[in-house]
Formats: sequence, C-alpha cells, structure tokens
Amino acid sequence: MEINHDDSHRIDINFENIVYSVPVPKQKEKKIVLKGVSGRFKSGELTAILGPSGAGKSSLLNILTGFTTKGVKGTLEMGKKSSNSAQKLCSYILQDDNLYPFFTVNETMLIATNLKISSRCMSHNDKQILIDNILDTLHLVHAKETRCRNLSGGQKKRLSIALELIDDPPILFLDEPTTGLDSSSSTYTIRLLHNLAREGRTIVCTIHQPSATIYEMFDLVYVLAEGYCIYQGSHSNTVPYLASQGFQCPQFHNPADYLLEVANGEYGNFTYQLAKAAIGDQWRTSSSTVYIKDEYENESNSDRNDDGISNDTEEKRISVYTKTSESENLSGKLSFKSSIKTTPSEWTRLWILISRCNVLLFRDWTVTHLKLLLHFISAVIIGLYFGDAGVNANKSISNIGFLIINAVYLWYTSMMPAVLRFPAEISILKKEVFNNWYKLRTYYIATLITSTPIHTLFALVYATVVYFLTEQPPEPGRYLKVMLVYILCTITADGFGIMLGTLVNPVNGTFFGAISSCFMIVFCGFLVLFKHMPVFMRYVSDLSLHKYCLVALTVATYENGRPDIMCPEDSFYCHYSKSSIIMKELGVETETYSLNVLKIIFQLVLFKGIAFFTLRRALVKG
Ligand SMILES: Nc1ncnc2c1ncn2[C@@H]1O[C@H](COP(=O)(O)OP(=O)(O)OP(=O)(O)O)[C@@H](O)[C@H]1O
Repeated sequence: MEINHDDSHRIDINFENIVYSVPVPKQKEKKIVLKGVSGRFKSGELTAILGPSGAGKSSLLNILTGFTTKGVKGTLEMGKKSSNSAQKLCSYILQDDNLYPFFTVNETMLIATNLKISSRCMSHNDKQILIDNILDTLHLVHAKETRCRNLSGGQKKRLSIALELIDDPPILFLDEPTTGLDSSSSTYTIRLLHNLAREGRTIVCTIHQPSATIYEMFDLVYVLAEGYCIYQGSHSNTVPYLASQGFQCPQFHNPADYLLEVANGEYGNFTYQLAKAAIGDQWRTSSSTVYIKDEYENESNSDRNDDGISNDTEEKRISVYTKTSESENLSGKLSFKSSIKTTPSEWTRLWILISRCNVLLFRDWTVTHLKLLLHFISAVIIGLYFGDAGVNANKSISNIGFLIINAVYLWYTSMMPAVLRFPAEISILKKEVFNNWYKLRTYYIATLITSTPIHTLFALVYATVVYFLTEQPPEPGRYLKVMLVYILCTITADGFGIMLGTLVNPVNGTFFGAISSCFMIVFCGFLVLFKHMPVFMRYVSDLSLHKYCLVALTVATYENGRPDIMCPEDSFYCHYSKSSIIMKELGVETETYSLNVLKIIFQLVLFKGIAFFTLRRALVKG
C-alpha cells in the first residue's frame, strides 16, 4: 500500500480504493473485509465511522492508524507532502482504557508528559501548567489525585484522551469512545471531541448506535456495510440521501437508527445500490466552524454527566493549550501550532520507565511484599522439613532431594507469574508503543533492570533461609556460589516464562510451562542418574535447564576440599559421608562449577533475548 504523509498540523486523510483481505483457515480464497472503500476525513472535523457489527469499522480504523498493514491494498494519504511516518502524526485511543491502576491522574499525566516532551524544551513547572490546562479542559482537575483504579468509566475515557493531547497530535483515532458510558457521559465525550476537532485536529472514531444528540455532533458520517461505504456525508444530509434512494425515514425517528436499519438489511439488501450512490462528496456540506456550544446553546444548562459535571461551561474551556497560561510566551510554548516540542532521548525515557516500574513494584503489594513473605514462609517450612540434611551423612540422599526441590521451587515461582505478566500488560504496552511514548526495547530493558533485583531478592531470601535451616556448609565461598546459582536459575525461569507467555496465550503458556518443567526435572539426571540413562537420553538431558542448575549446586556443595560429612553416633556406617562418593554416585565428579554457571548464563541471555522478539511479535499480532 502506498502511503504519503505531511507533517503540517492540519492534516486531511484521503484514502482510495482500500481493499483489505484476510486469509481464511482451510480455504484458498481470502475473505475480503473491505471492498475498495474511499473517503476523505478533513482536519477540523469530527468523523464517525458507523455500521452494523462485522461491517469492517475496526478494520478500516486499524488500516488508517497503521495498526494493520498486512493484506491491505489501496492508497492512504495523510496531508500532501511525503514526510514522517503515519504513526508519528496520529494517536490511537483504544476502546479499553489501558491505564496503570496504581498511579493517580496527575502522576499518569506527568509520566506521559515526561515521556513525550523533553525537559530541555519545557520545564517541570511548564509541564505541570500544561497538564493542569488539559485536565481542566477535560474536567478532570477534581480527580487529579485520584488513583486510576478509582476513576469512573467516563473519567477513564477522558484521561485516555487527555494523555494523547499532551503532545497534541494532529490526528486522533478513537475506537468506540462511548462504549461502556452512560448517555450523558457519551454525549459529553463526543461534544469534547467535536470541540477538539474544531481546533484543527482530524478526529475519527468508530461508534455503535449513536443517539440523535450525539449523531448531530458529527461533521462527517461514514457508514460501512458488508465492506462497502454506503454513505459519506453530513448528519443533516442523512435523511435526504436515504430519501433519494427510496428510503423514507419516519418522522421523529433517529436518522442514525434508521440508517443502521437500512445498512443491516432490515428493508432488503440494498448495499450495492447504496455503495454506488455514496461515491463522491455530494452529501458532504461545508463544516460549521462554531463550537457545539452555539449549536446547543438552548440545551438545558442542568445537563450533567456521570461525574456530576455541569456541561454548560465546558465549551468555554476548550482551548487546551492557551488557556490560563501566565504569559504570552508560555502560551506560545504550549500552543497547538507550535512545533518546538522535542521528544526526550530513549535514555531519558529508560530512566522514566525504570522509575515507573519501581513505583509499581512498591505500590502493588501483591507483587513484592506478599511474594517476599510467601518465599520466607515456604523457606521455613522446607528448611524445617529437611532438618540437618546438610551435615548429616545419613541424609546425603535427602540433601540431593533438597537441592532438586529448591531448584524446582524457584523455577516455578519465577516462571509462572512471568507467563501471565506480559499478557496482562500488553494492551497498555500496545497503546503506549504505538502512540510513540517510547520504543519497545526501552520498555523491555526497563523491565529487565527493575525485575532483576526483585528476583535476586526473592532467591536470596528463600535460599538463605533454607541454607542455614538445613545446616549447609557454613563457608562463605560455598554459600556465595550456591546463591549465585539460585539467583541465575530464578532469572532464567523469568525469561523462560516471558517467552512462553508472549509466544502462546496465557492458558496454554501455563500448561506448556508446567509440562516443560516436568520434563526438565525428569531429564535433569538426578532422578534417573546419568549413568542409568540410555545413551541417547543423555544427550536429551543436555536440553534440561535444571540439569545445569543442579550440577552447579551439587559441585558447589560437595566439591573437593569439603571435609567428610558427619556420621551420627547412633549410626554404624554412613556410605555418603565423603563428598567425592556422592559426586561419583551422581556422575558429576568431572563437572566444573564455572562451566555450568556459564551454561546457565547462556540460557538466561538466550531466553531473555528470545522473549523480546516474542513480545514484539505478540504486540504486532495484538
Ligand atoms: N484478521 C482477521 N481474520 C479473520 N477475519 C477477520 C480479521 N479481521 C477482521 N475480520 C473479519 O472482518 C469482518 C469485519 O471485522 P471488523 O472487526 O472490522 O468489524 P466491525 O465493523 O468493527 O464489527 P464490530 O462493530 O462488531 O466490532 C468480521 O467479519 C471479522 O470477522
């Protein structure tokens, strides 16, 4: 598909003959979702994409935003000159309000502002003024210190819009912005979008069944049915257009409802006839330049939205970037027309994301505090269960079991949450990466940097408690070596979990995670000893990640130089009091600690690396 763009601030979207086809499983023929649709969405106008379910609304929106490129043919033009990529010109506000629940409105806005606008071109105070102006415009000032999880549906939607207004994109796309809102909140949101469009933005949204009041706020209505455009024109031309095609809209009937009834085929299938009649601009009238306030000035001033906000004054505040600015200079700096805002470097964004992750880790007590407590309790139980296995030669076999249990425990408790972690975050990530808040790799590095100390802490707390409760050798060298293996094993499991969670869906991820871990234990060489395995199975065991952890742990615990393990006085003979015998029995007498640690590090890097690509794939796939 050919794409041209323009970086000026008023940008029209022209698209011609867009055909979108998707493969159908087990069929040669592709399904054609959009069948050559064309149109023009102008700057300064609010456009609604309407149509029955399955008509292709979301598909068209995804193509216009650049979310979908595969299977698309036709021409999409944004402005006249070829310049930036389409994604840099537009923001896409998804249907779900993907917000971090633990941040307040002001914190969310501040983080987004810092990610979008460099501190070199705007001071912290100016950023706060910008945020206050946007929040004021969107009637969110009173909720400034409210955490996102406590916001109402309407407030969340407005915050999602506010976040994208920070860097003032010339084009805003919204997928069903009124879904889940009550009627007054829906009216309020669309009125807000109408007035934002009047400032020169191109605003396009998909919508289901708009009320008559909402319908009249759209400058352009673009109706799809069965992949064809069956109407493109102003709301006021809907009834004449339908009449020209032989459909008489009953008096007092909402034209939008009637249009959708026709599109749904309730009066027969006239899609092709309407598609032919809808070609061209003849049903479009020149847009009004007045704010909705003027059009609706007779509306009752007592209209209130879901948050109890009076709707009568909101239009006066619509100038987001110039209102309440202390000086002319500042006003200019925040102006919509201004292009002096520069984005921060990815390094700066990395630090912002690291601090965001850290705050999240601290505020979500289930992620850190609860897990830490559970690791401690588990360690005490397991430690007491194995007793003095570390110093009692009668319990040397139990001590090997103890090492296996630890490796498996840390592996599972690290891998399983990782499987579920990114699927939960992917919608937020998708929104923020797509809207150019930061690059995916920056986010990924930030999560690596913040999660590593947490995993280290979990492993250290658990392993230290069990180490001393089971009376393992009180030698600093051995302790440090053992701890290093546990830490690496925990971080590797995290990478493995992320890879699984982003490769398949969470349900399958947990299943594959459990199955693969079972096989890794079976093939680790400590349940069926290496020397008892069929020869070819020994090679299979090389694929077991647990093998390297357990070999390294055994070598660190029993390697040469360890004095004989104590045989209790009441025992006549202890076969496993010599560490060399234990190592020989397990078939690890020739293994070295450092080589196995290197193999674990290799796996760690491999899984974390693959996990980045699987995450990227999951993001693109949506
Ligand atoms: N990737 C895909 N693979 C298979 N079919 C698809 C794909 N994308 C869209 N479709 C099909 O194309 C049609 C239009 O889908 P789309 O989501 O654009 O409709 P819509 O108008 O937004 O519907 P709704 O209002 O119910 O969300 C549907 O029949 C859908 O199943």
